[in-house]
Amino acid sequence: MSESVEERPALLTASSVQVSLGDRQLLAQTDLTIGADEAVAVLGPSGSGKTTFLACLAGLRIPTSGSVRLLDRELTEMSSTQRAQVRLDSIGFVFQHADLLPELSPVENVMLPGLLKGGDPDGVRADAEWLIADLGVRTAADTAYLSGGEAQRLALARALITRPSLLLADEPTGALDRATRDEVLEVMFAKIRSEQMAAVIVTHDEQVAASADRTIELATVRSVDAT
Ligand SMILES: Nc1ncnc2c1ncn2[C@@H]1O[C@H](COP(=O)(O)OP(=O)(O)OP(=O)(O)O)[C@@H](O)[C@H]1O
Repeated sequence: MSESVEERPALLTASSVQVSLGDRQLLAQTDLTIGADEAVAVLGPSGSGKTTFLACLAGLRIPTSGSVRLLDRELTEMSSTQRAQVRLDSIGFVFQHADLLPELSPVENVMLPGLLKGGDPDGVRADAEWLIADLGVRTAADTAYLSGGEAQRLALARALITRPSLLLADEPTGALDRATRDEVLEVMFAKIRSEQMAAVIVTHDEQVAASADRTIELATVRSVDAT
């Protein structure tokens, strides 16, 4: 059993985050504090701002008001270049659709963030091959021919190659059938736990939410313990 958030430094603290869109206020001063090995699911009705919240946590979007601290650094006060560096150093992303580059082979897709981070190409390739095998992807020669589940596992490998402290996932199983969803969920949470990463996972899926340590619901902004 891991110790509680209160007993250890937070990896990520979002405080009173709000985004104004004309006369609409998204996120209603949302708060979220997560520890270094905690997985939190973000639920909420369509349009409640889940993707927008994730973008704020990643420094892709600066909230109209509120604060986002990652590894004790305030993202809202950084330049876009500094925020891009924080993302490369510390954050891995998984989206609803794997968004792989079909021009690149599966291994090259996974290598990309590692190379951008300045890794030695031979070392990055070996690590990419290891991650791909570890996540159970049977590497097809052509990225375009991967199944939905394989593509999503590959996207997870791509997110993990930089060994991020924080994994951000937006509907990572939203495009998969139930059986494939269960397989992807299993490898994703196994990795989150074995790598002792923090994760924030936007989802509509109660099964995904139940796999997380905790759930927050936007709109009502209340904390609900997953069972
Ligand atoms: N840059 C923007 N300009 C105008 N409206 C925006 C912008 N970004 C987001 N929105 C609006 O903010 C609202 C919240 O969008 P968001 O994608 O964050 O919701 P969501 O909860 O993730 O929705 P879903 O579950 O359908 O994916 C939507 O009404 C969207 O159209």
